[in-house]
Amino acid sequence: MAECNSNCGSCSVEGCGDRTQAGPTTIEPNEQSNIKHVVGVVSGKGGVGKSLVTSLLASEMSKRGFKVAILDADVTGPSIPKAFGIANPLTADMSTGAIIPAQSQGGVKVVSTNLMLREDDMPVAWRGPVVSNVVKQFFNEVNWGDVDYMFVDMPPGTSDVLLTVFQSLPIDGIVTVSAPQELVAMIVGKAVNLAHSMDVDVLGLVENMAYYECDECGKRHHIFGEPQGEAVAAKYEIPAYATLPLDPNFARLCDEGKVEEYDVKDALDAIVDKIEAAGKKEDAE
Ligand SMILES: Nc1ncnc2c1ncn2[C@@H]1O[C@H](COP(=O)(O)OP(=O)(O)OP(=O)(O)O)[C@@H](O)[C@H]1O
Repeated sequence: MAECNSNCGSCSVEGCGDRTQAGPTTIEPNEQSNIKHVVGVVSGKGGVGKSLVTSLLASEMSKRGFKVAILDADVTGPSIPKAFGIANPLTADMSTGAIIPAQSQGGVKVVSTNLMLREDDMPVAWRGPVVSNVVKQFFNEVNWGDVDYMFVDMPPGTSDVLLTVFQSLPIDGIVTVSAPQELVAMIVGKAVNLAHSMDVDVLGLVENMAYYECDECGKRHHIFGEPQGEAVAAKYEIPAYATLPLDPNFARLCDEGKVEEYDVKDALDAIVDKIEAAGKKEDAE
């Protein structure tokens, strides 16, 4: 076939006589869940602020009046519950056995392995395929109710969980997160290329810790080097780009479980607008 890339596992062309492996099958949410849109948040490298960006995007969409959820797919290093101040263990609906998501102060629904452990410092030493199955179960065995936008906080890197999410969840697109070091930008390229090779749209790039703004003189200092996200976004044809400052308030609010209280002003508008536009386009199709 003209469009064949010999990657049958990620190819969705139907009726191909040359197919050597099963193509991807998207899993459906259960009957109690109506999930309209799914957006992955991805970073090629750990510690660049992916969970923070997931939390802020979810909070911004919730402030815009949407019903929002976060599936914490960073199963072995989950940090979403803490950022939202959620500590109670998940409960189950006794009639169906389905897990009920926890809910933040602002109404964001959250499911995370850390809400299933007896103590939140217990390690989760699971192998990749187990983690991938847990992510699928979080998607289709949880009673999510009505959700306009579900954000999936991915583990860092281009691991098999990322492949599982790209292949199995009905994903609208991804937002990538980077920090301003050359190595990190190069690694963003890997995640973007993986998404492109699997026909997943890249909706935006957030360059985190792009600058530090002096509270006395207002001057912006590029502590980790000159931001390069704009050039990276142009290189990979990413349609929306935003920056976030290095701000001790982020770390403090995450530690205090009050991430929703952070006022990002209009810093993430370009990305949030793009997510909303992609959702509207999908609804219209
Ligand atoms: N812009 C920022 N300013 C200050 N602190 C930040 C900023 N971004 C992230 N942090 C802090 O850095 C730490 C790591 O952030 P976060 O957990 O979001 O990273 P991550 O990329 O999701 O990490 P991992 O790859 O391990 O999942 C957190 O304590 C967070 O509060």
